[in-house]
Amino acid sequence: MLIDLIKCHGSNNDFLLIDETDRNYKFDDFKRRDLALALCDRESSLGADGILFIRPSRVADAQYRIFNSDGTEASMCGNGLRCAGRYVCEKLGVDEAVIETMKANLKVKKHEAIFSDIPTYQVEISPVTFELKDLPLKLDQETLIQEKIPQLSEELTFTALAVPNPHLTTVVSKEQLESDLQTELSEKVNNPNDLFPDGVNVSFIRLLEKGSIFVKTYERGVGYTNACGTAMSASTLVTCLMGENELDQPINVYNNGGMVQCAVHKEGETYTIDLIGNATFVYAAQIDVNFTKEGILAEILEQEEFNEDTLYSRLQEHAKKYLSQF
Ligand SMILES: N[C@H](CCC[C@H](N)C(=O)O)C(=O)O
Repeated sequence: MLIDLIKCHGSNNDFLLIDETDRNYKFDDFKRRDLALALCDRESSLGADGILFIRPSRVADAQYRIFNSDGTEASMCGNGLRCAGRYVCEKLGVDEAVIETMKANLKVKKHEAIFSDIPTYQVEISPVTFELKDLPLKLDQETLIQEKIPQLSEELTFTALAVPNPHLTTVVSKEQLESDLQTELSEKVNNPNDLFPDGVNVSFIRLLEKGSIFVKTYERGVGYTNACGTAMSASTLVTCLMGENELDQPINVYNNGGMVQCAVHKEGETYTIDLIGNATFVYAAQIDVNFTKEGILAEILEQEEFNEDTLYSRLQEHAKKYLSQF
């Protein structure tokens, strides 16, 4: 089967984007899962943190589904939505669109470059909730905001929220960030456990200076990634709740893949978060995929480089230089 795809990334959180519209790929969710497992494997195939499937929508300009590299589907992916948003806007010849996601129809729009002339998009991260049942996190309480979870750690305090995928965040010191704490904790809650039956994205946050934070995330269904858009959005909201950052201000969120901006808005009791950052297209390819009993074999038939990564690497250099002072 011939499949056309685009390799893309948001803050070097990389994806394969496959547009199913006007194609008779006839994927079902088993095939989408198997494609993610096979094509995301960096040892044996193209390699990526996940696959973004673009599909027709009756309620928006397009539908977008995200499958992690372990084959599980997530309700939301912020870095991926910027890439999907750019793809749909450019396909429709518009600067803004609405994308149907699992839990909400979200606005995406072209944004002025976040750094030099890097293609930049702004996406809406929503719905946001602190109800533990929405992660789920099995504790005998409604919410967990700046509290300990003794079963996980005696030293860290956590905030749990869903945006709408599940996030467990904690503000840490440089030493704690550089220790094994995050790996031990993340592996515990992303293997069979009594707290997070569906797993959870685990983020360690460092406060840098007013208006700037650093976030490192161990992603459910992937492991460590260079950046996690929903985690950076959730982490920014947590630092606003702590009074460390202001609402309605674009906060610089640094990560191992570069930098994005997040602005938290509150209307009544409802939070939404704007996530602004690169939507970089690396290459377009046509692959020949064979679904065999032994698994999926994929061969790249054609590949066209977009040469946008050289542009993006300037932002990554800037971010590394900025972070070296902390
Ligand atoms: N691993 C996440 C989905 C991808 C989120 C991340 N890549 C982002 O940019 O938000 C989950 O299972 O909830």
